[in-house]
Amino acid sequence: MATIEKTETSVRDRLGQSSILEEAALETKNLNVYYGDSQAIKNISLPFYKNRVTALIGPSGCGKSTYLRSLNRMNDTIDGCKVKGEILYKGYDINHPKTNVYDVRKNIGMVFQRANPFPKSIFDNVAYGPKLHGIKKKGELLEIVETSLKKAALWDEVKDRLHHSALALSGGQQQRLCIARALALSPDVLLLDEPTSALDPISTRKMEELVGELKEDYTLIIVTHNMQQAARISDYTAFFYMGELIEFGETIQLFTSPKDKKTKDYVSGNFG
Ligand SMILES: Nc1ncnc2c1ncn2[C@@H]1O[C@H](COP(=O)(O)OP(=O)(O)OP(=O)(O)O)[C@@H](O)[C@H]1O
Repeated sequence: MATIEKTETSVRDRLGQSSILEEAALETKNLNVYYGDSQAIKNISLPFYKNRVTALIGPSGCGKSTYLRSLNRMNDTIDGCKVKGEILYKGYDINHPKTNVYDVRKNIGMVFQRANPFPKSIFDNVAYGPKLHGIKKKGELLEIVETSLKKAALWDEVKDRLHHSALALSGGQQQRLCIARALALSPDVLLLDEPTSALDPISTRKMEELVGELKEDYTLIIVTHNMQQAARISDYTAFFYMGELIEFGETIQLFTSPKDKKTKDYVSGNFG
C-alpha cells in the first residue's frame, strides 16, 4: 500500500491537482502502447480513483480502447501489440511479464461494446468464471449467481428462467448479464468499452443507472463517445487526442471550464 500512497502524491503533483484527496485503485505511469512500429498510446499517466467512475473520451482512433484494454492486459492477446510502462494495482506493477494475467482479469473485469454471452444458460454464463476458479458446490454457485445478477439489476427479469439460453435475452439484458459475469469473480475494477453503443435509449438509461449503483462497490472506467453520458455518469473524465492525454480532471470542471483549447472544442462539439 505504501507504494500506491507514494505514487498517488506524485500523480497529484504531476497533474497539478493538489485538491484531489482520493485513493487510486489503479494507475498507469508513462504507459506507451505500440502496434508494430506505430505508437497508439503516448506516455499516459492517469489515476483511477476508488469507487469513482472515470470516463475516457476523445475522437475516433485516439486510443481509448487500446488504453482501456491495456489495463487488464487484454492487449496481450493482440499479435504485435506491445505495452510499455507501469500499471499499478495494489502496489504491484501488473504490466510485469511475470504477473498472472488470469488473476489480473479476475480483479479487473471487462465488458465490451457488443454483449458477448456464451451460448449457454443464464446460470452457466454467470457461474462459468467461479467454476473455472474451483468453486464446485451447487449452493455456493447459486448464491454467487443470484448476488451477481442482483447487483447487475437483472435478477428480477431472469430469476424464473435461469436455465434458459442467454442468447434469448434482449441486447440490454445480455449486456447486464455480461456485467453479472464479470461481477461473479468479485473484481475491484470494471472496464466498460462503450457498453451502451448498441443499446436503445431505455436500455441505455438502465445501464447508466446501474453504473451509478455499481460505484458503491467498484471502481469503474468507461469509454464513451456520448458526451452527455460522460457528463451524467462519471466523476472524472480523461480527454485523449491522437494517443495523448490532453486533460484529466473532475468531470464537472472538464466540461464547464476545460483548461485546454482542444478539450474545450471537443466537449462543445466544435472539433475538427
Ligand atoms: N489490432 C490493431 N492493430 C493495429 N492497429 C490498431 C489495432 N487496434 C487499434 N489500432 C490503431 O490504434 C489507434 C487507436 O485505436 P483505438 O481503437 O484504441 O481508438 P479509439 O479511440 O478506441 O477509437 P474508436 O472511438 O473509434 O473506437 C488507431 O490508429 C487504430 O487504427
